[in-house]
Amino acid sequence: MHWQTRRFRVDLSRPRVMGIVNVTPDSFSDGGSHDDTRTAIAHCERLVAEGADILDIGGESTRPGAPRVDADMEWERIADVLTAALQLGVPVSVDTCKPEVMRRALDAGADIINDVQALQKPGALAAVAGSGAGVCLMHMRGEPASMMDLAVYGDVVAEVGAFLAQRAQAALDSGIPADAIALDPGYGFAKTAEHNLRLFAGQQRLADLGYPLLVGWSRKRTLGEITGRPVEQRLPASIAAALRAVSAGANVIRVHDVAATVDALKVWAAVDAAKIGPTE
Ligand SMILES: Nc1nc2ncc(COP(=O)(O)OP(=O)(O)O)nc2c(=O)[nH]1
Repeated sequence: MHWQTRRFRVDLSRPRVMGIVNVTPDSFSDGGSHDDTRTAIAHCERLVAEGADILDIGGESTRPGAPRVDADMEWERIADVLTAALQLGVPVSVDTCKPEVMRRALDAGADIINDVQALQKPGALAAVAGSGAGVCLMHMRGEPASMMDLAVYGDVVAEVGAFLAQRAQAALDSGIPADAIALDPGYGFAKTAEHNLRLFAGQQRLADLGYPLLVGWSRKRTLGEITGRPVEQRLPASIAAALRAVSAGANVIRVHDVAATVDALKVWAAVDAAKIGPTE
């Protein structure tokens, strides 16, 4: 399996690590850590040096209750960071749900559009179609400010799966090639901890839809509810979730802590490589 992005065909025969670069003052776990251009570019360089296969640059927090940021402000935050990141030799994704930011990012050369709203906004599909970019279509409901009010499901795995299948079809219908599409369950978006864990338990059914699966558990609230740890102490839980996600069909793991995740996946891969036959 592979993920076709604008400049790179990402080989998914092994799990890939997507490093998060939040150029925001208010992201739930690293807001303000690198929210000016210079420190954000340095963060991109550090994540690539740590082994990130992909960078994901975002200019607007999507945490529950996050205030909206207008397109000009969002673009102003990430524009120069994107330009610099595109020189680092890895695919660069822009995390946005606004078509006008998508268009600017694609004009600037972005390899991937990562849309937590799965290209639902008017003009989003048209902005990406024909660009040659990869897309990540994630499940959520409503807007970050309201999404937790919409966390009501009869069968969360079936409902998320049906949504993702429908959004993939909409992307195909707009001319986006099948191998450019990745899907994402959207852990932590319009879902309670119980929904997140039930969805995680059924994640393989989402992988069985036949598209690359991108997963983001890194430092998220449900991990804190399970462990009792504050956001700055959730690395062990994030690593555990990353490995469990890989065991349930995830192809790309979206993380803040790249070096630690790369090491964990190296151990995972070493055991896989040691398999010399079905009976061993
Ligand atoms: N595809 C995808 N994109 C995402 N973007 C943001 C966040 C939230 O994490 P973070 O970017 O660290 O926080 P914030 O949205 O507050 O900047 N999670 C996902 C995710 O799980 N999947």
